[in-house]
Amino acid sequence: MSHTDPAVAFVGGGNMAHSLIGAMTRTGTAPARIQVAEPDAARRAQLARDFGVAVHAEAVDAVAGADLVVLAVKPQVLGAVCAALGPRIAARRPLLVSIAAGVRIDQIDTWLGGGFPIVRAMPNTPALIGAGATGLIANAAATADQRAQAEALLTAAGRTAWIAREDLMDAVTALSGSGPAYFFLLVEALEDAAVAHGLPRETARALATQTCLGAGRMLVESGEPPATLRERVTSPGGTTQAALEAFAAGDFRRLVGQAVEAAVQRGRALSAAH
Ligand SMILES: NC(=O)C1=CN([C@@H]2O[C@H](COP(=O)(O)OP(=O)(O)OC[C@H]3O[C@@H](n4cnc5c(N)ncnc54)[C@H](OP(=O)(O)O)[C@@H]3O)[C@@H](O)[C@H]2O)C=CC1
Ligand SMILES: O=C(O)[C@@H]1CCC=N1
Repeated sequence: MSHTDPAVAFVGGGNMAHSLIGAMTRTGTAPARIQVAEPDAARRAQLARDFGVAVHAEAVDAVAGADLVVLAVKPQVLGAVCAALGPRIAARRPLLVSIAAGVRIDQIDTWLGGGFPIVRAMPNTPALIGAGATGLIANAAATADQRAQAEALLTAAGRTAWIAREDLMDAVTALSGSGPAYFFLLVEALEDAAVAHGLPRETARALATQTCLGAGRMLVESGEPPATLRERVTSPGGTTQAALEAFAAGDFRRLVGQAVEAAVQRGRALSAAH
């Protein structure tokens, strides 16, 4: 990003805001272009220390002069936050970028008072190291320039993909939003299994972690389908085949499908709760 970057305000300075601000400053956004509102004094101090951004206790103080406001609070408090914010930004109508899971654009617009340009984004925690994956969708009030601003902000944190319909955001949330936790769980389980077979925990964790990195990099860098990469590891009658048969006997794909379905349903329930 350049010095013509939009002035960005974050409302909520928790985990995801920390990740996104880290990505922005690493990729060249001047800290002076970023304001953050966060009620917790210790978190405010950490954001100021880590990134040199201006911090505020109140959202209204952070959004004054902002071109783009990132809504990075929990879904449960977003209604109250928007209702308080709407009248303060109604004259200028900056772009709102919400990263809240399960909250629809029309709900946010209603809470704000109506007629706001809004982009809904679903990032994930690897945004912290620039390896995030984010799904995006905009409403009709967002201009092409504003869509590009939202995309640039999230691209600083990794890959982005626009989706065609908002109801697909529940699938994005269940796939890439929650997805890092699925891979962490698999690494935990692999580590425990290897320890049960006698490997020291430190060695098991190091090998499981590096295997996860290696598999991930091969997926990204080879451009080959995951099935092809899997088949190349699987010698006929060998160890991998034996392991994959055990996964199949436990109906691993069905279990993964059920997990994603549960996350999709939870996203829908969160929307319905507002
Ligand atoms: N974690 C993840 O992997 C992902 C999360 N998300 C979404 O991102 C959003 C933020 O999640 P996450 O960062 O994990 O949550 P956090 O709880 O870490 O961050 C939210 C922050 O907002 C603060 N806050 C509460 N009320 C206000 C207010 N009125 N004004 C300003 N700040 C306020 C909270 O303070 P306090 O705790 O004191 O209330 C907290 O520090 C959620 O909506 C979530 O659905 C999206 C993608 C991935
Ligand atoms: O678990 C959650 O609800 C949030 C959204 C995606 C990742 N974390």
